[in-house]
Amino acid sequence: MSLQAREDGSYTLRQNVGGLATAIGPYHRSHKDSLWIGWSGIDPQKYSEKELDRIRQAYRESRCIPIFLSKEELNGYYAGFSNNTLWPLFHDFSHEAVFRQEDWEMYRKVNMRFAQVVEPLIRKGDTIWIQDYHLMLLPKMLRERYPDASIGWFLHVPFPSAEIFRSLPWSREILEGVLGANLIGFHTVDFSASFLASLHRLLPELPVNRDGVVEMPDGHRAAIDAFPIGIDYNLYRRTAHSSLARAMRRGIDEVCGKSPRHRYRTSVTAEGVAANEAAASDANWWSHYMKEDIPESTLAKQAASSVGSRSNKVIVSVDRLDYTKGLPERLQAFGRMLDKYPEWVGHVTYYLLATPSREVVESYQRLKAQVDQLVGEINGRYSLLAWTPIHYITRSLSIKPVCGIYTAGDVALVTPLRDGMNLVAKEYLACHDGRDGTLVLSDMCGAADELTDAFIVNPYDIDMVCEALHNALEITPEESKRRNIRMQARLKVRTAANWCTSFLDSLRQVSAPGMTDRRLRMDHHNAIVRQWDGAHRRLILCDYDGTLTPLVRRPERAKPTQALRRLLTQVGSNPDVDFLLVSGRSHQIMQDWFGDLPVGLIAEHGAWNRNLPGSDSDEWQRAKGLPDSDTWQKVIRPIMDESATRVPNSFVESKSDAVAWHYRMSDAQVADHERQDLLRRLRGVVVGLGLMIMENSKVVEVTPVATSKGQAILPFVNSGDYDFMMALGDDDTDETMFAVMPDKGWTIKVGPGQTKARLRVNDPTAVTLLLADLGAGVTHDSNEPVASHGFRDDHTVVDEAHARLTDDK
Ligand SMILES: O=P(O)(O)OC[C@H]1O[C@H](O[C@H]2O[C@H](CO)[C@@H](O)[C@H](O)[C@H]2O)[C@H](O)[C@@H](O)[C@@H]1O
Repeated sequence: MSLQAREDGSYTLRQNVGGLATAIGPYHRSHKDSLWIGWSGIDPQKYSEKELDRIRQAYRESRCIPIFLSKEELNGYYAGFSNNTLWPLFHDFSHEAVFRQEDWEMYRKVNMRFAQVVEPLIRKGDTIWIQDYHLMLLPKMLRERYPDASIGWFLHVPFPSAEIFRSLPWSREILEGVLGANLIGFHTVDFSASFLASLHRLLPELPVNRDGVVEMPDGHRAAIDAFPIGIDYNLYRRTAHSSLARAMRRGIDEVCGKSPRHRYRTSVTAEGVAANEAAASDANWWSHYMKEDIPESTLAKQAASSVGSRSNKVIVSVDRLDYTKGLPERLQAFGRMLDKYPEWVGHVTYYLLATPSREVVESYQRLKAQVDQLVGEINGRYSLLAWTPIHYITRSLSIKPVCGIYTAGDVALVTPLRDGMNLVAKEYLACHDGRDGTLVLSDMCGAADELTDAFIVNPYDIDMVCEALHNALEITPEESKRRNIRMQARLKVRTAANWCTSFLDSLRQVSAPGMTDRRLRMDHHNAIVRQWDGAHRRLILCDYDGTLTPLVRRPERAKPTQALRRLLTQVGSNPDVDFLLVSGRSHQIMQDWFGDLPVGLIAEHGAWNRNLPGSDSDEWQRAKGLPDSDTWQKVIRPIMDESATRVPNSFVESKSDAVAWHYRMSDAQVADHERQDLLRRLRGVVVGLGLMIMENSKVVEVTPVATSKGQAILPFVNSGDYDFMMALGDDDTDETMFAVMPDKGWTIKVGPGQTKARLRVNDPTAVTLLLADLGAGVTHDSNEPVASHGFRDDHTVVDEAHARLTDDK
């Protein structure tokens, strides 16, 4: 928000267009119970008390609470610790980082000030979302005041490697500060991993489970996850069509000799140069474009006088003048391209918008001087009389002219040396919706994880950037459009508003009371062990992925560990135990991973089995009456392949009697969009082929009708042979097992979600602990915690479970 004085002495607020403001602003406006607390952006010493009251009032009208900071506080907290210590360190510029005790103290003091302002405003059940590296101590400060609060914290910049982070003298305090939150968010999984690595290194005493959830000594849990921020796609797409942006584009086309009328301007011949000079005089309106007060209609009229046509090329970039943005390296790459490919001299113009920032900081002054010098050198070296290679703009422009520059760019050169996300890359693509326009993008920013169809470069590699730039300029419009469509599809779904709601939804989920209560109900555990000990014949029906082993990104990486194989061998070798592994996995994989263990195997959701109780054959058996797999896979596989082509990082897995489309590694929203479409396409064909669709953990699978784990275990469950039965599973396919289990059997759901199971545990570790105890006959004192991942009551089953325990005693 920025403050504007009205003529009557009152103040009004204007919504900023920055990434965070556009992401959170709409949510704030549409939720009347939301409060936005932040630095006011003004020096209170310059205002009288009366004026400050009016300013507070203006903020209050927008449900904002301003915090006023003195010059001294701002110097130590903002310019000092935030921007001179954390900023360079987090962007891998540790040589620029300044470690000053007095800045740290001011940082702590200002974080405390935020806590004091927030404190009286908090009501029970409120959600508090803290933004960025300026407030890393605040989560803990608020947690101490409100142990049950739901607190989220999001980092908008990168999180550095543990090696860099630990050089910060106050690194432990910072980590502890952040860990006051229930949900800690980053732009990418790499940044989350770096944060976890720092935790392991600096706070090794804290237990972190495999899902990245930290168990804090005060009893709350801190989950760590990635939430890549998006843009307001429609805002940029719309603004690109505004009359000012269109005029800007035409103006730039004209100045760069892209319109036929002035194409001769860029000729490198002597005649061309003379003509250029003549033509330049009638284009002096251009010098006005920076003046945003010129009516749009005037600009549009002037621009409309030239006829658009494309011949020469324009490169654009839009940045804050910051050392993390890689401007000198980028300029060197541009200069090298003109050197190496002289055919571009006179034919490519670079619009470099670099808005000065943090001008009081010495490193920023040095950078400005360096960029000025490089621009001067390149322009001096290559300029023709009426062609200047670089148009260097060091003013701050509002969204319309910026979109004008984006739309004019045949190529956007976005090469930060380090960046949390980089929204410029996304904004550029939104402005090129339905058009060509090529992105050269640094692999050192979060956006590179998503915009995989860009020309991805190492921004430090000047030759690589030079080549990519040349190739991007040469690309055909068709190829450029083809790449853009894929990236734009993703950006349209993963918007700023979506980022906001998905973070808040996750925060709600992880801080729900059930999550913090998930500790250790050893009475359930002991009841199971006691019944096991008293039984004569026991049946265990156990799912594999997500139940015995955590879900991982690639299915082939879920191979059992030696420890798990030993455990299964131990339990399965007991002659009074029938241990059946009941999985959706292909029978070939089941054979490879478990074929040599003393356990029965049910594979492909029941289509295949081997070594089941009562069977006298050691061979794999295929269920009877299944349709011919080769025939139906010819129809289903291409349909699924289509989805795999459309969604990056998704793939199709073929089994003997099933085909599955996996999307765990893909962008969640893009995949979900495609998932719905795939389901629609499949629904049209499966019935006629005797097939059905199963939805599982990040997978859509097609299998023969009536194949289910429940169906497969039914003969054993109904045999009357067992006086102890237990089924364990984590997903919907396992619900079919729970559904056929008798009342006296134990059913255990692993992880969250709706279930028919009577008990629930948090994760596979709890399952392996239980199996180990069953093997060894171990019980525990009722209230003694055995591990951080024990049983917990599910709200829906708790009473039932208690009744059950009483019966057992
Ligand atoms: O019945 P299950 O033993 O739970 O097997 C179900 C599916 O497991 C595999 O996929 C799942 O686990 C993968 C590894 O953790 C994970 O990457 C994937 O997202 C999950 O869906 C297997 O690939 C499928 O064939 C099984 O149907």
